[in-house]
Amino acid sequence: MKTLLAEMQQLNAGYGSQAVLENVNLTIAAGEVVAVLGINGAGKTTLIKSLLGLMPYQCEHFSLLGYQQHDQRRAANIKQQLGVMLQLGSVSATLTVAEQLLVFRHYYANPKSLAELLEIADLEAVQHHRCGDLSAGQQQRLLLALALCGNPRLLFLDEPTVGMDIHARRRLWQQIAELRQQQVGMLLTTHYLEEAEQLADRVVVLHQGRVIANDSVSSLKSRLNYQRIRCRSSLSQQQLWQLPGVVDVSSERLLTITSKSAPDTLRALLNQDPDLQDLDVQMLSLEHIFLHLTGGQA
Ligand SMILES: Nc1ncnc2c1ncn2[C@@H]1O[C@H](COP(=O)(O)OP(=O)(O)OP(=O)(O)O)[C@@H](O)[C@H]1O
Repeated sequence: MKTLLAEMQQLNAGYGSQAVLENVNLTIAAGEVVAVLGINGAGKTTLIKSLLGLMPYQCEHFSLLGYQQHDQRRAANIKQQLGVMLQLGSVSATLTVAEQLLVFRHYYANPKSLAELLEIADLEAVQHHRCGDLSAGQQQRLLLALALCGNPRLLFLDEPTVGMDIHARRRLWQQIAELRQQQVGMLLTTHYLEEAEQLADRVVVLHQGRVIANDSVSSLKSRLNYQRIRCRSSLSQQQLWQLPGVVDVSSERLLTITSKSAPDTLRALLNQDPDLQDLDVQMLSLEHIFLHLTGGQA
C-alpha cells in the first residue's frame, strides 16, 4: 500500500458564521495526483488553505506528512517537505528572477540548484529581468519553480496553468507526470477538465462545500456510460428519438445524439439514413460527467 501523505476526515471550515466545507474526507498518497474540481465558490481554495493551516478548521482526524493536527513539531517540519503554488501567489516586483529563486532556496535544507529551477520554469532567458516585468504566464512558471524549490514530497497546485500558453501547459503536465514517478503526491485544482482528465489518478468533486464524488476518471465515466454521436442526417427529430438507445437529441451546427447504446443507434441510423454525413462517435468526457454531477446541463 502507498504511503499516505495527507489524510483528513470530516473536515469543516468556513469564514465567520459562513460554513464553506462540510464533512470533507480526503486522502493523498505518495505518487498520486488528486484533482479537486468544483464550480466557482465550491470551496477548493478554502480546502487548500485549511490543509496548509492558513485558516481555522475542525476535523475528526487530520494528518499531514506524518504529523497530526496539534503536533508542535508540525509547522517547521512540514514546510520543508511541502510545495505550494497558490492562486494569486505573489513574487517580489523588484528582485530579478534569479535573485527571487536564490532567496527562496535559503528556506530549504536540500534545495534544487538555481540552474535546475530556471530550467524547470523555462526562465533562463529572463533570469536577470525583474519579476514585476514578467508576463502573466512567466510569473506563473516562476511560482511553479518556487513551489518545487525544496524538492517537496507533497505539492499543492491551485489552478497552476491559468495564464500559461499551450507549450507551458503541456510542459507542466509533463513535469507533473515526472513528479508522480518520483512518488511526489499532488493536489491539483483546475477548471480545465481536460487537464484533470489527463493528469489525475483520482478526482474529488466539491459542490457547495461537500464531496459529491471521489473516484478515478474511468470509474466516474462508467457511471454515466453514454456515448455522443455527431453527424448530419436527413432524418426528422421524431425519427431520431425513435432510434434504439437514444436518450437525447440536440441540433446546433451538427446534430448531437446521446445514446446509451451507440452500436444499436448507429446501426439503425445507417439503415434509415442513406445521406448520413460527418459521423463522429465519442465517449462522454469528464466535462460532461462534471456538468451532470454538479447539476449543469450534460
Ligand atoms: N476570506 C474570505 N472571507 C469570507 N468568505 C470567503 C473568503 N474566501 C472565500 N470565501 C467564500 O467561501 C466560498 C468558497 O470560496 P473558495 O475560494 O474556497 O472557492 P473556490 O472553489 O476556490 O472558487 P474558485 O473556483 O472561484 O477559485 C465562496 O462563497 C467565497 O465567497
